Amino acid sequence: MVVSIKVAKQLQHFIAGEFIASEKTFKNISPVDGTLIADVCEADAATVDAAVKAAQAALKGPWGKMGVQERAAVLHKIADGIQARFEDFVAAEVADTGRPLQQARTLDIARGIANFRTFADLAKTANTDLFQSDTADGAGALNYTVRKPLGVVGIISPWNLPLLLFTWKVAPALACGNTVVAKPSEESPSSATLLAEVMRDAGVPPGVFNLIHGFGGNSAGEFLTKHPGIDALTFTGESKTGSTIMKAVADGMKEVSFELGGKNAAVVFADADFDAAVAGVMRSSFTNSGQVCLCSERVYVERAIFPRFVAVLKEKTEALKVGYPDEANVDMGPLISHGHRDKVLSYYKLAEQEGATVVTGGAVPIFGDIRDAGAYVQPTIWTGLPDHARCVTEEIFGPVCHVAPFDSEEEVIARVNDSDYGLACALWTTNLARAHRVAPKIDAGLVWVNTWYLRDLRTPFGGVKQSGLGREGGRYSLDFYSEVVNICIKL
Ligand SMILES: NC(=O)c1ccc[n+]([C@@H]2O[C@H](COP(=O)([O-])OP(=O)(O)OC[C@H]3O[C@@H](n4cnc5c(N)ncnc54)[C@H](O)[C@@H]3O)[C@@H](O)[C@H]2O)c1
Ligand SMILES: O=C/C=C/C=C(\O)C(=O)O
Repeated sequence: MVVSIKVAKQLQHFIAGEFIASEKTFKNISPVDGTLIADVCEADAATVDAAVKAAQAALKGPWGKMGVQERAAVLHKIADGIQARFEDFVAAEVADTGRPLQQARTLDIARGIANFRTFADLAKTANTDLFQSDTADGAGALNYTVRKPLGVVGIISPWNLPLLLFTWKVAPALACGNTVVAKPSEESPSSATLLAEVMRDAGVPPGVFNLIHGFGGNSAGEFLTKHPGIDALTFTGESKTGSTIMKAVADGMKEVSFELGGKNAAVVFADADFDAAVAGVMRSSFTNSGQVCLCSERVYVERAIFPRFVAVLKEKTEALKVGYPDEANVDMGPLISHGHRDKVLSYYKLAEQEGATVVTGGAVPIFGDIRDAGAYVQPTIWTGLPDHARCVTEEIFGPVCHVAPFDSEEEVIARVNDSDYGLACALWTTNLARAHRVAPKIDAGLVWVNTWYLRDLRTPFGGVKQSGLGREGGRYSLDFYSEVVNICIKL
């Protein structure tokens, strides 16, 4: 039985404090069993324009005059609103994505609340700079900075962690006094629509938070990036989409923040805590059906423990429970859609053509029930591919990893860094000196040692190379979502 959702059967836009329908709609399909979840309105250029105009108008209303303490209180009210409807948000997220209920509760919705509370408190407590400057006449000068809102921030988010990643941008943007026009992924519209209800019920002034639904190119996403009325654009999604969006905003010289794709590595040294490393690689390969930008699709294991590591990883992978979201002890749900499953299965096929040894998986599980109409794939492990194989260089974004042996630190660092991406890496070693020696040499924005996806929301989050532009998190978000102005007073 799949969790029944409590959102409307038609998901609408939310503009100037009102839910607005549009004639054109698209279908939101369950990845668990292929049934219809809801019809979703698709915003045209006029709808996007109305949203941007509402956001511009709201800057001149009570929101634009609100102090940071009051603004922070509003963000806490939003967090309270999500908390009060926690199970509705869980149901919405699970309906769209098919993820295990437990994950939706402990990660997705919990982080939606944490994002609002974190940035409410950061905005209240963050300091800015002051420099006491010397001057030729000896009287001196004061140089201090102030943060001012950017204005209207365009937000475009992906489907893999829908509420988490949507609020990871909405919360700091509002905390800094901006207004927003936000578009969730067409694959995961439900929790963002619930959030609009929470915003309305929390008394967020009309036009401060505007929600539009639709696709990317030649749809709501593109209309938003090309709208002259947005002052900044923050985007999370595929690297190639980031490149397209960068071109779209270039003429208007808009500030951008991009959190993009990855082909992340896990590196297991022979001196690692073996059981912890196996458990860690299981998490970093198969969490959310491998649909996390930080997941490890490349695993390098020091040769001395390689055979044993692969054997134990195979055993643990074959013990994973793949099933319904609300099944007891389910470990993995489906992929987000049949379209995405086709992409992942094309890599499963390619791997065999490239000469991979399929240690386990590589196909579609047969349940013999309604889940066979869903978008499930088997968790999969490969070995034996060369480093330049497409399955070892291209982001697949599914429950799959390639495991390869290595012989030295220098070798493995070079192989990890030989990638167009640079988002995250997980190192497994009990040698502290090695951890501190290797971590800074990894070309990535995020390096975890003896853990994975441990998050402190005050830290910088983002990638290098094709994995992103800029950092968000903590004061990095405050700096991105503000104009930082320097004021110099001659004494
Ligand atoms: N670095 C990170 O923090 C991070 C986090 C999550 C996901 N991701 C990446 O996101 C990808 C998976 O998400 P996805 O499939 O939703 O990505 P995607 O790029 O296909 O879509 C992301 C969002 O962009 C919109 N979009 C698509 N084309 C657009 C265009 N031309 N103009 C404006 N908007 C457009 C989509 O409608 C969606 O809302 C993976 O590559 C993953 O690595 C990165
Ligand atoms: O899929 C990518 C996950 C991104 C996670 C975050 O941005 C976060 O945890 O704040």
